[in-house]
Amino acid sequence: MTAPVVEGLAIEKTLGEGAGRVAALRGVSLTLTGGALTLLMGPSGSGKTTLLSILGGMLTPTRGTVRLRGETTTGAGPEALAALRRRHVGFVFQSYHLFPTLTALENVQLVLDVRGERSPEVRERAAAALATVGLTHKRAAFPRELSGGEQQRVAIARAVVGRPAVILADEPTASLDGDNGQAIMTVLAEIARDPERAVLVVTHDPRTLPFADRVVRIEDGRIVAEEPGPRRAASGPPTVPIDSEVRPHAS
Ligand SMILES: Nc1ncnc2c1ncn2[C@@H]1O[C@H](COP(=O)(O)OP(=O)(O)OP(=O)(O)O)[C@@H](O)[C@H]1O
Repeated sequence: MTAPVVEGLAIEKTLGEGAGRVAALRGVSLTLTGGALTLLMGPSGSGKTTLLSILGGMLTPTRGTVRLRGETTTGAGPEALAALRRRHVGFVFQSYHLFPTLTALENVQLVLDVRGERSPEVRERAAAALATVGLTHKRAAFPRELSGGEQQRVAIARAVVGRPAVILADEPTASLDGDNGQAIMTVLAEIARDPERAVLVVTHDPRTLPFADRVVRIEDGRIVAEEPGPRRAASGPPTVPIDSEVRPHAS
């Protein structure tokens, strides 16, 4: 069995103040192991983005524990949390978040620059990450010269270049047409073949289902079901949906 990459244990999160207080997560446990692409699906407002943010150390839980590569985030201050994120997590967002004045290569390389990596190989590593998403020929292009799908591939290259243990993608195909969405999911599924790396994709998009090793469904701040995705189901028996807690997937 692959070691857990990210563990969220009994996570609760309350957001907002006064009459606007919302119990966004009500006791969620989710473990991501390397070598698997997990889809997190659920209705609008069910807590998907909140859970992704907590697992990635962008938001702290009201109760519960998060462990990134075995290191607990409980009690970590903002700087320690940022350091954990930089070391272990790559984020991909619906709206790419590229720097408009930097080329594709510079956008990717920036991650390593920010981490203080100064070796001569930094540029080569950025170029290699761009190559894995099929964009070597666009390395000198600025974001405005790239299609939406190409911009999202740069964002994925940027997410993987630091060799994080987990890639967290929030609606990565939502701004893309079918073909570009498929291309993005193909890249993410390929990344998830690495047994050292977990990929979590928050999505509404049913076209992402064929790429899943595992599908987790969340409703009203609780996980209500887990099932193997088509990729994993093709090579193993189905499991029965469970009530409230998601156990690590045996692999
Ligand atoms: N800053 C906030 N203050 C108060 N409530 C919030 C805040 N952010 C989110 N919420 C609420 O928390 C709940 C979960 O929100 P979240 O964004 O995690 O849902 P989601 O499943 O990602 O939704 P969507 O699919 O629409 O993006 C919702 O009821 C939302 O209105």
